[in-house]
Amino acid sequence: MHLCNTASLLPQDDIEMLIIDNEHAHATISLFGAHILSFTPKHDKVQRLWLSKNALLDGKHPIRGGIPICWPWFGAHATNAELSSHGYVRNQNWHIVDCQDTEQCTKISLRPGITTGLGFDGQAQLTMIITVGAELRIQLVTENTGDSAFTYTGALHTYFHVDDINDCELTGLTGEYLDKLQDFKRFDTPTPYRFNQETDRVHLATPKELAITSGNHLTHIESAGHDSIVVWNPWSEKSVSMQDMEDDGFQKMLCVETAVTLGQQVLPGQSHTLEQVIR
Ligand SMILES: O=P(O)(O)OC[C@H]1O[C@@H](O)[C@H](O)[C@@H](O)[C@@H]1O
Repeated sequence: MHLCNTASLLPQDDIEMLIIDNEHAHATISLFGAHILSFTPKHDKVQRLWLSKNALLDGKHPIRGGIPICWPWFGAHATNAELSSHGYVRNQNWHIVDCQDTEQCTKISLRPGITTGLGFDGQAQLTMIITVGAELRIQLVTENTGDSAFTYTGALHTYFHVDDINDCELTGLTGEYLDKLQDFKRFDTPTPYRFNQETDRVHLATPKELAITSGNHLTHIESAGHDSIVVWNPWSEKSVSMQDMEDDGFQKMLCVETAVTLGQQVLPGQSHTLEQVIR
């Protein structure tokens, strides 16, 4: 695969890292999981993503932070509790199928080796298209290459960097959410939406635009193709219990996930795109 001028491959620990450095931004993408680890636009030099200092970069375990891809299921598998959380593409190697650069951006397409596995028997081709420019565009395209329809769930499970979780606000969400910490009971979205405890919520509203205010920074998030927005912060006790998260890591991150939690059917010959844009 010939890489374009603004992309280079660099081994780090046990993973091949794709470094994108163009006129507009710097980004790092792990080929293990097609997992974006960092994105810094050059116009303000503010890192938009959070990556755990204790993230395991061993090419075996999912990476804590950045943008994990959850597919072909989100969270626990619907019928088999033994299967790994969030599916099986975040812990396999992906390969680059295309790399192009223009004056505005660098565009990379990646595919995983395996798309059919225990827990999902759909015949699918999965392509992650990452466009790095003044904004970061992530498109996860699920194509049905078989003869029968399948349904998948998934998410672009983005860990956003915040200066201080106690002093940040999420705007753009309204309506009810299902609280995963309280047996999926329904509650109204708080206004203002701020954080002072463990949070694990599935919002069934599908606003196109959200924003995180943190210190003097505003991060814009655009979503498409989703049926939910998931908001997650493990807070202190859970952070301490997680091997790949530093004890106070929760203070610097907020997951706002563009997700399909109800299920998206894809008919033979058709495709579905889950998209998130960050700026
Ligand atoms: O530890 P994992 O598998 O990466 O998942 C992290 C979190 O991901 C969120 O999307 C889920 O709603 C949480 O329930 C989960 O704890």
